[in-house]
Amino acid sequence: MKVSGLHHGYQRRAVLRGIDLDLRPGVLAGIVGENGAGKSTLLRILSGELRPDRGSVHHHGRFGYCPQDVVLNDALTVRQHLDFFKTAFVLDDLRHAETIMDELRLSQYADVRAGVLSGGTRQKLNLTLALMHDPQVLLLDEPYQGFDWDTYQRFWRLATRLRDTGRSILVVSHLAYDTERLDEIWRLDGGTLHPTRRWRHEEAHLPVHRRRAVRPDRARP
Ligand SMILES: Nc1ncnc2c1ncn2[C@@H]1O[C@H](COP(=O)(O)OP(=O)(O)OP(=O)(O)O)[C@@H](O)[C@H]1O
Repeated sequence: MKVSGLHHGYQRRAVLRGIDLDLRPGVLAGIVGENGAGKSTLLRILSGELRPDRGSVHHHGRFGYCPQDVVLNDALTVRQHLDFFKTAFVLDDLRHAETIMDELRLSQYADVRAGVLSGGTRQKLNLTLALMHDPQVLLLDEPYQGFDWDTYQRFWRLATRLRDTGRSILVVSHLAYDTERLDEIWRLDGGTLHPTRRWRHEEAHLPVHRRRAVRPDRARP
């Protein structure tokens, strides 16, 4: 995914003031920033939900977008949501969805209506729906909100597995902890992205302790 010169504002208040980003296959990247910095605005533009005032977004293949606000139909069960999205995504089967559900421990709720699921379990379903068509580019807005510790760890194992099979993953969060799990980190501040750390691309597959970080002042968005 390649993003260049993105600008966006609301009622003349500029929120994004020139975003450039190159998200390569096999990279797990993060964007952090304070509440109101413009992270969700950026993801909504990257997903095509919002048209920017200026700039361009190019990506190849399927993408998956997990929005911050869970969008579910409370009257439908987990399984009914999957069937609905299977039709929408024109999938032959639900094998990939079932693998994700197992990894997140969601399978046991297959016949439960969304309206009675806990917040964290609703988020597991939200994430499964965003990933069930095996997208090449994954845009995840605060994907672990409401997760307990075990599920949080499971989320990162899932994200790492998908990264290792060549997917591009962009995680957006206002929390900047656990940054060692990310290959690249950007801080969104003042409407632009500031590189916090970027590993040498050829070392991205190595365990974190064996990588040499590129100095932020030499990294480019
Ligand atoms: N539809 C809208 N109309 C007007 N202003 C908006 C709209 N959406 C967002 N904003 C404003 O744009 C700014 C950036 O909002 P955004 O939701 O992108 O930030 P964020 O970094 O995702 O915040 P958070 O961490 O709280 O989710 C905020 O000041 C917000 O009030």
